[in-house]
Amino acid sequence: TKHPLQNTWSFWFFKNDKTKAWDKNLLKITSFSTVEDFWALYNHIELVSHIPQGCDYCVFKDGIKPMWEDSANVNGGRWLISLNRQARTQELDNSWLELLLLLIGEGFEENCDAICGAVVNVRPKADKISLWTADANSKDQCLAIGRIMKQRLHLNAQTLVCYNSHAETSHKQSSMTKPKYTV
Ligand SMILES: CN(C)c1nc(=O)c2c([nH]1)N([C@@H]1O[C@H](COP(=O)(O)OP(=O)(O)O)[C@@H](O)[C@H]1O)CN2C
Repeated sequence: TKHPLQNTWSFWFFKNDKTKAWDKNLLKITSFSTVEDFWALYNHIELVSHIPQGCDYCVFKDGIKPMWEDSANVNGGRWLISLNRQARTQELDNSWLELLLLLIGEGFEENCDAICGAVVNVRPKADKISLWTADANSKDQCLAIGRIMKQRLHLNAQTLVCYNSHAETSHKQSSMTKPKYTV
């Protein structure tokens, strides 16, 4: 028998088609709830470092859409890691996989219920990996989650990991919104 995961997760793909509304480009591909089905999916799809710029992969708890507006996300935010150009070859794929294993392996200990999902954006200027959590105002919970994420992704100490609420990100006046928390 297959090894069940604590939660069922859904894999979404964002295809950058400028002729369509943003949410029309976000496609739910499949769901999985066992370790074996996770690996079957992971080994079946392209590595993040090989997908076109402008595209995203998202892995969210089943029932949560990878959108700010979803009721599970609306009061939350994200821990964001921006990876520079040369990191795409070495770090991007490894960091994304590490985060996925942390996610489906419920590695956030007593804060697993606050985890919504993870997103990786492949972009010309800098690739981004983010972990979405449910409550931007639970400072201790956010910091505990961020610390585990930074530690488990073996990021070099100078990599700054910042948290912004989706309310801030979605209404950003300037591109450099001041982070709510950093680890
Ligand atoms: C329901 N709805 C419209 C809506 N709901 C959303 O949840 C949502 C959006 N729109 N997003 C739109 O994509 C642009 C790029 O963000 P990016 O994160 O790809 O980052 P880049 O600027 O492409 O690096 C965002 O500026 C935003 O327009 C992003 N986003 C998460």
